Amino acid sequence: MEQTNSTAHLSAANLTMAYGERVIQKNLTFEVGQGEIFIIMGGSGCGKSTLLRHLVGLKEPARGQVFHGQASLYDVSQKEQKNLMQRIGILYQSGALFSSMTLFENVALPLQQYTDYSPSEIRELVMFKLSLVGLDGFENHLPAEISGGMKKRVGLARAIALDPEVLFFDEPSAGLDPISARRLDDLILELKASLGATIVVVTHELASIFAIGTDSIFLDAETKTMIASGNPKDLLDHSKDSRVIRFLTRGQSR
Ligand SMILES: Nc1ncnc2c1ncn2[C@@H]1O[C@H](COP(=O)(O)OP(=O)(O)OP(=O)(O)O)[C@@H](O)[C@H]1O
Repeated sequence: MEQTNSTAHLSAANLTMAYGERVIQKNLTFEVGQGEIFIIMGGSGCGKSTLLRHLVGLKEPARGQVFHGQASLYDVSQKEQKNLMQRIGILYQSGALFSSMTLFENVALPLQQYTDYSPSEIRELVMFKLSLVGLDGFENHLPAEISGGMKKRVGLARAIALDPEVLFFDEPSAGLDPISARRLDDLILELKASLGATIVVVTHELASIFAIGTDSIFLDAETKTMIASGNPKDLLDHSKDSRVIRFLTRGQSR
């Protein structure tokens, strides 16, 4: 098995992603360092969500490898892969809540599925996670009874239920008004500070990219590979690539 940098929480080595014969991105090599907020950015359709699916064990690479720590995610046994999956949390675009279950039940689900905690231990943990995302007192509500921003926060409480080492967000601010999006960014920063988790975010929201990103890769749809990486603010200040600058300045030239 190939070895990779031991301080990287997550990495990709010569990753090529395809649907059937259609290559979406090729030769992606990058590392996500511990404690980073790592942004996967690029224009519509370049393959950001597809990359996320590869990183979380949902889609096997056409070529190359994904590492969680030292383990090559698609080469280890199914049992080992399941163990690795329990160390990550995912927040999907819509929050992906079960509509017939209360917020409490939604957050309790991974704890019931993956741990042997007693009902009272689970109750204590769920109430704690709901309070971390500012939803104390809403545990008996159904998803239909709360706003879009609150749904995302419940999704977040569920994603952190098992105290993940790495948290993945797919377009977290999609569908939120600018103020709710800003609040979600603040919450992501707070959670990073309190959980010490590494965070990977797919987004093309510039405000979020600059507010929370500490590292990034930029995927280009035309060349089908990554054309830049680094702290987004540094890329804005120093990148010589007009495609990257156009994206980071919303089409304005410098
Ligand atoms: N399940 C699938 N089967 C076949 N092609 C797919 C599938 N999912 C995505 N694609 C194609 O792969 C390409 C990349 O899609 P993806 O959703 O990863 O891009 P994205 O950068 O996340 O886009 P957006 O910013 O618009 O959400 C697109 O051309 C899309 O049509």
